[in-house]
Amino acid sequence: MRADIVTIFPAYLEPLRLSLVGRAQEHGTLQIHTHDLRMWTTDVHRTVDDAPYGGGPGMVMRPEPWDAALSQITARVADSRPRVVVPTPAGTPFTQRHAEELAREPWLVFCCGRYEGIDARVIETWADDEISIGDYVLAGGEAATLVILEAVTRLLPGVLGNSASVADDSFSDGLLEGPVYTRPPVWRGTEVPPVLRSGDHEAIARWRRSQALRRTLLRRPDLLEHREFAEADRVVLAA
Ligand SMILES: COc1cccc(COC(=O)c2cn[nH]c2)c1
Repeated sequence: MRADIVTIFPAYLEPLRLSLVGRAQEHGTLQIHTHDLRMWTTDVHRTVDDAPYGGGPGMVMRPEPWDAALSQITARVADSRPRVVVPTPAGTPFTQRHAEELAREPWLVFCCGRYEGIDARVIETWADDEISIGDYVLAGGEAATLVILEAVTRLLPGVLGNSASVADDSFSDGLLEGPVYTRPPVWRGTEVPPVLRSGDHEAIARWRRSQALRRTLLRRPDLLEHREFAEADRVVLAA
């Protein structure tokens, strides 16, 4: 996968050189190219923003630098066009399904907006996905791009050591992850649930499913709506 990121703060994306995403780059699974939007400005002050039509607070990112940047970046390869992603509070809520979909794309381009946003005509012309990572406003799309890219990268083949951990992900079955434990068996007087040390793998799977269902019912009942559950699950949910 190739990911191009357009931003006025390229340094903000340095963390992508670390850890999981950094390793994926070393293995050639992922190539990340960061671009400074100001490279496509033409004035001496390298202006990327201007006052909003209609008035109101803050500034809006001008269309010309974005159009020049995206035209050049996407012209890289003749017959293929990247999927252009714009992180924004006004976007579609980002979910694991969305991460799985993006992980199948060969080429992503992230547009990091700042100020009050990017001129709508750029979004109209270029954006394939407007994605929200949550109902809050950040100062720019860089942090959201780090979040989206991390969720996507960990799904790429060979990136996570134990590929099984992707299959067991939270949300992979649409439920929240239940509690996890490791040594010591007793810590501060609290014992690890004995079933987990029983070696009875069927009982362990049942216990984990029950914990995930109960936690989901408590914290995220919305994830349980419009879903059919087997009798065994219904018993847990009714408890
Ligand atoms: C493109 O226009 C804008 C405008 C304002 C802020 C941003 C950055 O994204 C977020 O704030 C965000 C993304 N998901 N949840 C919050 C982009």
